[in-house]
Amino acid sequence: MESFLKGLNTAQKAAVTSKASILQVLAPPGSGKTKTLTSRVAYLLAHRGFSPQNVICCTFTIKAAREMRERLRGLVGGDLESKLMLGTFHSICRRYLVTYGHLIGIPNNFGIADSDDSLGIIKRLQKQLKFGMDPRAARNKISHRKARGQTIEKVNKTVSKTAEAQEFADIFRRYEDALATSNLLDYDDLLLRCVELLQRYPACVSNIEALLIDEFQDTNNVQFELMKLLASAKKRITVVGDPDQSIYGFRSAEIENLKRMQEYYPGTVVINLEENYRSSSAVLHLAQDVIEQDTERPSKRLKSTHCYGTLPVLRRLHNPHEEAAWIVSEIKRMTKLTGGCIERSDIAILLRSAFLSLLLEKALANAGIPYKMVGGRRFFDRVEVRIILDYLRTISHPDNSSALLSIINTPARKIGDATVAELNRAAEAAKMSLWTIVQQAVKGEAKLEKKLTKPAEQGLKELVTLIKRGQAKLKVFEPAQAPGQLIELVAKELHFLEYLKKQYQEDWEERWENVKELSLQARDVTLESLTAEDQLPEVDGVKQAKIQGAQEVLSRFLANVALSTEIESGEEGEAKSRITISTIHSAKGLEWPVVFVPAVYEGSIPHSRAEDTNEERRLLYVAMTRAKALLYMTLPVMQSRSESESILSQFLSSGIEHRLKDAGPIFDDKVVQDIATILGRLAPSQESLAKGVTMLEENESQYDDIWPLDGSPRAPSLTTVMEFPFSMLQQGQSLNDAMKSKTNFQQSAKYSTFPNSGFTTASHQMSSTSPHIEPVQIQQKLKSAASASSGQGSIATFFNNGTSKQQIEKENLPLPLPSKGPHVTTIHSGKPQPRIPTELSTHRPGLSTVHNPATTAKRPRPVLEETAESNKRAYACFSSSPIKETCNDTMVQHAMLDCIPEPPKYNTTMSSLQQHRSNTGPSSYKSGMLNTLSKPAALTTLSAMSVISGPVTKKTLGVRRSMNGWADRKNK
Ligand SMILES: Nc1ncnc2c1ncn2[C@@H]1O[C@H](COP(=O)(O)OP(=O)(O)OP(=O)(O)O)[C@@H](O)[C@H]1O
Repeated sequence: MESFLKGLNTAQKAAVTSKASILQVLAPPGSGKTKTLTSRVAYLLAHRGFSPQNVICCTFTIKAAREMRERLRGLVGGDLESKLMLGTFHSICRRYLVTYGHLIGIPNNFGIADSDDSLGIIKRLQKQLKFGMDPRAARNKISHRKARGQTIEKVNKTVSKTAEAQEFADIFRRYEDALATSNLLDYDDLLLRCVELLQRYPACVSNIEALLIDEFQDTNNVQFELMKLLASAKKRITVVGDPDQSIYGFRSAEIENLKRMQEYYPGTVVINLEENYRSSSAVLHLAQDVIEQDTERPSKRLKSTHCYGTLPVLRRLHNPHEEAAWIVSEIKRMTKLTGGCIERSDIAILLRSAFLSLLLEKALANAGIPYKMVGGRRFFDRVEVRIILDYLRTISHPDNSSALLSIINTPARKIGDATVAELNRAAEAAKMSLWTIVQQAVKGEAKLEKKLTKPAEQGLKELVTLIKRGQAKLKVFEPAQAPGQLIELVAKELHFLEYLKKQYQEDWEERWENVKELSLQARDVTLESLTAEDQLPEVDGVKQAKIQGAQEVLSRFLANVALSTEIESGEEGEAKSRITISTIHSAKGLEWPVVFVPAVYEGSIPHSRAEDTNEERRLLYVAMTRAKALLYMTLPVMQSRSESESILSQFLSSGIEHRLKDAGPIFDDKVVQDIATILGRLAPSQESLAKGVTMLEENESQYDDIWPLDGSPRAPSLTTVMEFPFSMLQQGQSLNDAMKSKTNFQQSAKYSTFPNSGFTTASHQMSSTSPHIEPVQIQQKLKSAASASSGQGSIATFFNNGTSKQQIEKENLPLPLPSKGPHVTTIHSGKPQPRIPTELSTHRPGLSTVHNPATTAKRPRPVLEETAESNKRAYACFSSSPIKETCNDTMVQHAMLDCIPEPPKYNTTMSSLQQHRSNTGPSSYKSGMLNTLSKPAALTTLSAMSVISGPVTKKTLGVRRSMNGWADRKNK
């Protein structure tokens, strides 16, 4: 079979090999749309004999373009893929405009105004015109108009007489003038002008044999027009899309474009893909329930190809600070306890709003966990990088007033705000660029109302000299080396290193590194690469412009910068250890084994300013469906910004919430095995899992039990944690009674904070379960418990109503460890011990149901099916429901082993339990024995659990916990 058909399902193969001229592949997330599109490109090249330079493939992001290129390299081999015209709509349009723009009067050295430039222009206009409209709103409105194909000429013709409409038309007009004066095109212009070009000169695309478009649901009107024009020669179009993932309505995306396309091309063939290859059934079904809340959308079939996996989590935390801290702790817990199966690079935190990253970034930095931002601040937007780039932009396009204004007094050269305002005024009055006025001012020729101060004049002179020197150098630099050499020249002339040292005493080194990195990247630019990237095949009758001198190389280098959307990650090795923080919008089309979605409250998602609730729901759907194996959503119950209580997002509250776990999963064998299976990875060895446990640090737990489940604050100074079953047993209950009590306990625990936060919540728990005890007494008891934990007694002094050691032995129960036994833990000095994981009341470890699409007419719900004997047993043991008849003592005892302190000695009555545990229990139970006497404090958990595995095989694992955890991590 051909390589590009390998591994495709029937529907995918049909789409890849379809003979249809106009083809729509519509499918839900993770069903292989991008894979299918990539394979279709390979098919068209191999079977239809199309030349790659005559095939255009549009992706939504640069990252997607890069990934598709890589996939294609594997499929088509050679350098065929490099000849393909593959990129975002904007980059493809830029190519056409650079090559043919001269035909419609665009000089091929035009600059690109990015969003900041556009906003800067409008802010300056606001200062001059004192208009009331918010500059951002004005920019967005202009962009909306342009995205709908409305040029200023059209706006002028249709503008109504209201003052507001007139004001907007005036801003629009002046904005367009400012762009023209600066020889700039904004992002919308790239598309609009390309439409204009292709309407007037369709011959430019007469060679195009096929057009393929990814993420079609997010195209806007202008892109729809472009589609028609780019494919006008042969009318061969393939698009893939999913209306449920349309999330760019706020940027004028037209969800209707799929329908419009069918109407415009009546012969359109539609192929639906149904199987989801990305996510566990648990994730997929939850996401589907969310999207199905929109009853107006056509229902769609969605089949999972993976096992049920782990239930998604909705975790409540007290406030955004604790939310960030919890996410970091959960990341650490999962990377350690999955024995290497999940790495940091497998994890993404997806944000509805970029500002949410702040606390997360801080928390990650504090923990020494490296991360990369996607869709946030780009490398090119870092202050120090931006300054250098603005000098380059000014040298390249001095009439670009935005760039000139950014650097006019940076580094400071005594040019104050008043001088800048006067220069701007003069430029506006003379209808000249700021650069022209600045040059005149330096020569004393500018018509200024206020005379320049001497220092300001001197400062301007220095600036003009530098810019002119840069321009002069451009004439002598080797073209390909121009950007790199210019960066060095500017940095040297500005004494930029000294400037950074003075300005940023704390992190100047890092900033200087960024400047060096920029220079390195610029040096990587070669004329060939620029030419190859931009080259369009020659077509008869239309003249192409060619890259010639250093000026054009610089101009193209800057255009590439303006069109890049994400920060470059460092070296490959480094990138592997980074987690990803991304906005949900930028995560479109991507996938990760683990996804966190923070801040799932009303006002955040759906966003308070969003106009379309359905689009917000789709946004959450997109975020959820990026997850392969684990999905976490978090809710800070208090919002620090407003000090108000959060309300859970409407998308999760109605009938969905109860189907989510309220705590992170227990990473037992079954859970880890399922994760490995879903990710198509080898399950980690027992050694790796055990090693993971040893890597837990003093303040970490195997369970997600450090933060209260209900979102109450985490006690700042935790003193003692009590172990429920042990204490119950010490109150003289039998094992079975204790198990029954456990059910009640867990249910109450779900609403209390007792098992998680120790001191505070124990008090709370005590007052709720022992109403006869006064709070003061409780505090006293807790104090004595605290002293017990430090070896002066036992927790029994707190709870013990006289249960003797003999009684415990009579019940054939494991003995508690003395004083520092696992049931009493001083948080400051010891690791929390195994205890009843409170989430057991809502989730059962190792009980992921096996989803069988063939036999499951109804989707499995968290009410877990008993599909296998082992599951049945485990179900009974971990259920919060009353113990079932079928659950024998062994099972009860097994369940108890998860909760009660382990005996210091191997207990023969436990042999059957061990056997069972070694088959089904938490992976760490399978570890060999560690010497409990000599173990470091941090190994308490492992050793306590190891004891149960017995001295039968008295071996150590040879695992040594690094004492250098933090330092090591920082070095990564
Ligand atoms: N037939 C298949 N067999 C195995 N894996 C597949 C198959 N088709 C797709 N996949 C895998 O499923 C995952 C999702 O594929 P892809 O990204 O192409 O989906 P998509 O439909 O474009 O998703 P989205 O709409 O969410 O962006 C990828 O990891 C891909 O390799």
